[in-house]
Amino acid sequence: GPDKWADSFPIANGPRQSPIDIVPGEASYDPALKPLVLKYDPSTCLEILNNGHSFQVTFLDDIDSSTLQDGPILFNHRLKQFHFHWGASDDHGSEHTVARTKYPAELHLVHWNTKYANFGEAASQPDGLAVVGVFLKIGEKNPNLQKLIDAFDSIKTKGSQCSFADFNPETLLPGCLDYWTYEGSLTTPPLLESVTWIVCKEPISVSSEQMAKFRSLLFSGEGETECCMVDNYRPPQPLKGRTVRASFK
Ligand SMILES: NS(=O)(=O)c1ccc(C(=O)NCc2ccccc2F)cc1
Ligand SMILES: [Zn+2]
Repeated sequence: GPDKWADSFPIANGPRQSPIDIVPGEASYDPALKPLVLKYDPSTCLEILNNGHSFQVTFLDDIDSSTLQDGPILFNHRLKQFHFHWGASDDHGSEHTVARTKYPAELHLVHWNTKYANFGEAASQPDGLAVVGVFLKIGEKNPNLQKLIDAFDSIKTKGSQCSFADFNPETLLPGCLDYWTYEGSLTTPPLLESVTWIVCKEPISVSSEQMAKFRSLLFSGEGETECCMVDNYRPPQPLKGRTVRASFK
């Protein structure tokens, strides 16, 4: 787990690790920050898979069809995949926290800077990646999340995947795209310090029953002792003097 990662990945104790606790009162409003421009093409959605850490929806990223621009970033970024982190119960599960408040889950939309050749190259550069984080809050059943949940029977075990077409990740974004932004890292090994984090202030809804379905996925592979996929989040890391900027007053 996270407490052991520094043994193999010393960067785990680096200067720009993620996630962090976002303290709204200490974030500085930056009027120069632009609105996020997200343009996603549902036809570039390829598959949904259980990678043993989370479930992930992967996109075709060989052309500029699903992109993130503006916001705090200077270059065009392409969507590679999105995935989630969640807890064993509704009172925890997010990676970022807001004034120490934990949400039951957090969505990550992972994009790479097209000034680099591909995701792998970009992941090793300080300005290589941009991840949009969206909190999930218990409330109304979310019909857009339900489309993902309906595929879970096909991806129950580690390493399973199935084709998944015509899903528009835009349907998972909150109505208001106000955000906090800071320089950070991947939250799982190799913990590379290459991520511009863009965390939306407004959560999207998920029902408690839907969260229970997330917890029916397995960390374990087919034929292995069943191990429920829960608590796949890294706790907040030291800020180490970083500034968190807000796109809103
Ligand atoms: N939770 S998150 O911060 O959004 C996050 C996003 C992507 C990855 C990833 O792609 N790992 C594999 C990987 C890393 C580096 C190079 C190639 C890779 F496939 C890990 C964590
Ligand atoms: Zn993530």
